[in-house]
Amino acid sequence: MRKFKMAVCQMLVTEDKEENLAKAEKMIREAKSQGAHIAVLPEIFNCPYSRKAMVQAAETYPGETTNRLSSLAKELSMYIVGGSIAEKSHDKIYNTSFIFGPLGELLGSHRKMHLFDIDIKGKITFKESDVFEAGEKVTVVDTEFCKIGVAICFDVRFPELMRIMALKGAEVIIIPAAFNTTTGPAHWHDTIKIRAVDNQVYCIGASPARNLQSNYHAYGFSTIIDPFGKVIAATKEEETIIYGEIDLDYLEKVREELPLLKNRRKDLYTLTEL
Ligand SMILES: NC(=O)CC(=O)C(=O)O
Repeated sequence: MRKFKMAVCQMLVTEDKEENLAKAEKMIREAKSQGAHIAVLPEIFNCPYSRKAMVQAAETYPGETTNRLSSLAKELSMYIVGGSIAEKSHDKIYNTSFIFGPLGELLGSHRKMHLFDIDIKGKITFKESDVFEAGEKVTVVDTEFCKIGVAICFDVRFPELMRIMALKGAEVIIIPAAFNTTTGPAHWHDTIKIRAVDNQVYCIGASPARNLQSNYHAYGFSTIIDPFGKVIAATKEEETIIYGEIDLDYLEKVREELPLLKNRRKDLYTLTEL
């Protein structure tokens, strides 16, 4: 199929894990009823984005959250990009996205590679590395439609990673994320857009809705951008689902008419994955 429908569930994440899981399920069911083939959840969707909550909610794989996503993907016969959760593995915790196919099978998982350690004076200080270990591999999964790259939030700021995914054949790049009210207005829209334009991919940013009851105020503004940089779906802060059609023939046309990937000067520079 050269066209398919993507749904981004911008869900309001609360302190209640069960409520979050039930909400994610409800939104995915709604996305399916609207004809979506792929549903995407935001970064850290089963608990608040705080050190204490993430440590408490951490689960091994397979575990409660991933079992529920897998069963739902199978029941609805759809793809689910499971935002991310705190994944416990041996004595470490990772910020991990689990991606399920329509048989409920695990297609891949991405552990956030770049941890969000920032200190913008008077605005926001956050040190993800207090909780998480960094992942070490680039994630591109095969689907019946195309290859899809998955990276998490701060990862999107590293253009080399996005380019490597495109070079590995990704035509869609999905970014479960939780930008905030300082960096979001400054960088979110432009960053997602330029990753789409540079790599001539559909780029999807999936944020939680903004929850003013929580300590971390997610930016929201989930969006789907096409390979020419056009916003095909977008929202603001509130809880909602946005939908967009992914058209792989259009992507091919953009790549033919404006041949960026083909015209790289590989004789002069290279990008290696260590
Ligand atoms: N939360 C993140 O990982 C990244 C973010 O908010 C930003 O890059 O800004």
